[in-house]
Amino acid sequence: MLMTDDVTVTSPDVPAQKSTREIYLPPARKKITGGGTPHIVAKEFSIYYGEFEAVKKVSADILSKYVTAIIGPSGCGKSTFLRSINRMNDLIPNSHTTGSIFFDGADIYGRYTDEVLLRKKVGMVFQKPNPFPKSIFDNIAYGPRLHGVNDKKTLADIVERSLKKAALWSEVCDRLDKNALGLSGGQQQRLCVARTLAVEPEVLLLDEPTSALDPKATAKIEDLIQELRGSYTIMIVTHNMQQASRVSDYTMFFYEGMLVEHASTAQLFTNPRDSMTEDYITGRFS
Ligand SMILES: Nc1ncnc2c1ncn2[C@@H]1O[C@H](COP(=O)(O)OP(=O)(O)OP(=O)(O)O)[C@@H](O)[C@H]1O
Repeated sequence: MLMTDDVTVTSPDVPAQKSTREIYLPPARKKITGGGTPHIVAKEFSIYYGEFEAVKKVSADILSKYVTAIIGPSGCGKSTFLRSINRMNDLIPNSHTTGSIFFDGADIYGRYTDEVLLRKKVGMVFQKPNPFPKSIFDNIAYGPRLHGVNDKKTLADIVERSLKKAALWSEVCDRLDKNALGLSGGQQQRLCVARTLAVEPEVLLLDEPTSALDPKATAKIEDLIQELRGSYTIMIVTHNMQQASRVSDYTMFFYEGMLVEHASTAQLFTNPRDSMTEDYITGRFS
C-alpha cells in the first residue's frame, strides 16, 4: 500500500529508510495573500500535431499566485500543454487546438488575442539557459525596449529591479556591461528569469528549468521560485518528483496526453485518487 508511515530498519547500524510520505512531504511555505482565483482555465482543451492528439481534452483551473507542477512520463504532453499557454505551439507548422483555454478570462486562442501582449503577460523560461549574446544589461533591457521603453534611467531601474527579483543582482551588479554568455549555467538561468520578469508578466512558465543545472544551481532556482511564489502564477514542468513536491502547491499528473489527476501537491503525493498516479509516483513506471 502506498505511503505507509512504517519505518523499515534493516540492521541496527543502518539508518531507518524514509517512507515515501516523508520523501515527498512538502515543506512549510509562506502564506499567499490575494491569490487562489482561476488565472488560466482550460476547457476540453486539446492540442494536435497533424492528426496526433498530444494533449487530450484537458479541463483544469490554474490558480493565481500559486505554483503548479506538471509531472508525467516522457512524451505525455507536459511541454506541449505548457507551451500552449503563451501560444509557443503556433510556431510549429501543422499544430492546432480544439476546446478552449483562457487567461484572465480571455480566450488565448481567440481571434482578437494579441500574441505579443500575451507573451509579455505569460513569460517562459526554457530547459537550457538561452541568454542573448549581448551584455547582461542589454539582455534584461531587451524586452522593455521592444515594448517602447527607451529612457536610460527607467531602463537602469528595470534592470536592477529584475536582477534583484531573480536573486542575481549582487553577483553581477559590477559587470552589467559584460557578455551574459560569460556567466555560469545557473547564473544564466537566473538571468533568463530576470529577462522574463523585466516586462512585468503575471505568469511564469518554467519548462524543466533546472534539468541542465548542477544541484547547487538547482537549489538556487528552487529558492527563487519560492521567492516569486505569491507574486506570480508559476507553472513548472519537471521530471523530478521531489522537486515538484518541494516547490509546488498543486500538481497535475499527465499520462498519454490526458490529465489524470490535478490536486494539491500534498494530496497528490500522499493520497492520490488515481491508481495510475500512485503507480507513477511510486516508480512502478517512468
Ligand atoms: N513538433 C512536434 N511535432 C510532432 N509531434 C510532436 C512535436 N512535439 C511533440 N510532439 C509529440 O507530442 C507528444 C507530447 O510531447 P511533449 O514534448 O509535450 O511531451 P513531454 O511530456 O513534455 O515529454 P518530455 O518529458 O520527454 O519532454 C509526444 O508524443 C511527442 O513526440
